[in-house]
Amino acid sequence: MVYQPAAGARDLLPLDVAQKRWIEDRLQQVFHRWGYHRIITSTLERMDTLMAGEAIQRHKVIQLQNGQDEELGLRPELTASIARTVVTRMAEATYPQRLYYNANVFRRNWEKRYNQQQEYYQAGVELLGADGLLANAEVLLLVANCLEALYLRGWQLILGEAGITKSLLDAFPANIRSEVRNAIANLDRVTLDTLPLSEELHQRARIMLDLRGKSADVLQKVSSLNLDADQQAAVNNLKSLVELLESEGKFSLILDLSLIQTIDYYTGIVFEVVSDTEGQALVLGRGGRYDQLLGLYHPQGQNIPGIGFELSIDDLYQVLASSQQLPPSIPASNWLVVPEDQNADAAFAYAQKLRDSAHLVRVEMDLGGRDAEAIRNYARDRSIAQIAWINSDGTPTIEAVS
Ligand SMILES: N[C@@H](Cc1c[nH]c[nH+]1)C(=O)O
Repeated sequence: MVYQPAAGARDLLPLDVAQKRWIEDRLQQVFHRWGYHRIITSTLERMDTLMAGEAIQRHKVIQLQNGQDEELGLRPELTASIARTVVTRMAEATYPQRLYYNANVFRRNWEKRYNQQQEYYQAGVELLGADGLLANAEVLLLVANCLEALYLRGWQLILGEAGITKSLLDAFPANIRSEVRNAIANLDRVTLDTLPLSEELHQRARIMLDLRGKSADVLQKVSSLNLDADQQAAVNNLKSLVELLESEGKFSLILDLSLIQTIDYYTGIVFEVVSDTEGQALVLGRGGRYDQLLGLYHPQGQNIPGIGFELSIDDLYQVLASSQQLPPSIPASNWLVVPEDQNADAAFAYAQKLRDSAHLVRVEMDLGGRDAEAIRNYARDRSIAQIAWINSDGTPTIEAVS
């Protein structure tokens, strides 16, 4: 019998882990420099937590049978779990809270292959208890800093506003709104043209489809849609954010008011980081503002604003793998300690002395059963720089491996 991993599950071997760690360490350093603290939530959650009201569809979640009346699932993302934790377990917390995570998530993937389960890795942040221009700008500048720390070039930020998009959709009759929404989300002009809408609404739908491109053009087009006061205020906020970001000069920015995320808890800006290397667009991360999510979990229903993003470690890996930034091999040991004449205790003691002598030193023991030539070959093979032969009197003879 051959044991296989479950469909869609992957094993990461030491080199995969070293490369993944390289990405994660760099991201973590950036999160720390911006004052974010790590949070670890449970991989398992109750289904009602995971679904965040109706924001995440049940069929996307891998559910578990636990035989009791609690319905459990594997987290498909972390924002809902963090929202639950903060309002229930950190009731005394003061705001803003700056939290980050680095974790695996599980999604049932219906698109690629029928009912295939998948495990992914995400790193991300949530900035809680702050709304307004500066909080939005912080999170987007943090995204840019993360990508900079990974030496990633050729990416674009697609920026939308869920609140504006939603209120523009409100003009469509309720029975057909979700079809309009889907057609716009998928840039599907053909379907849009066949929907039973008045000429005026057809016109509106077409304009909505075109609300994507250079920020100045999009902001001008959206203003032609007869906005009410709230919509106009949201557009003005978006304009201030775009101006601030563009003055920082870190962004290739595309404004897209037809951007609709599959997760439906967003209430304000939404965004995607897209890499356009080799003509293939890959979404490396996504996020947005959710000002009504924490209220779902809060014991008194109090709303606390939030904004965050996730970066997909798997997709970053895919883009970085071709750019020679990732470590090409697992780190070699610095020392091989060889006990001569069965002098194991002196050898273990010497090896420990070496380990304690420097911060990042790797020391391995030779476990016996091969002659000096085989030991040297092994060291060469594994790129180990030095061998310490421990003599019978406990003294070492150091040999540089050539
Ligand atoms: N949790 C979202 C990303 C996000 C973080 N914060 C806000 N949005 C996702 O996995 O798509």
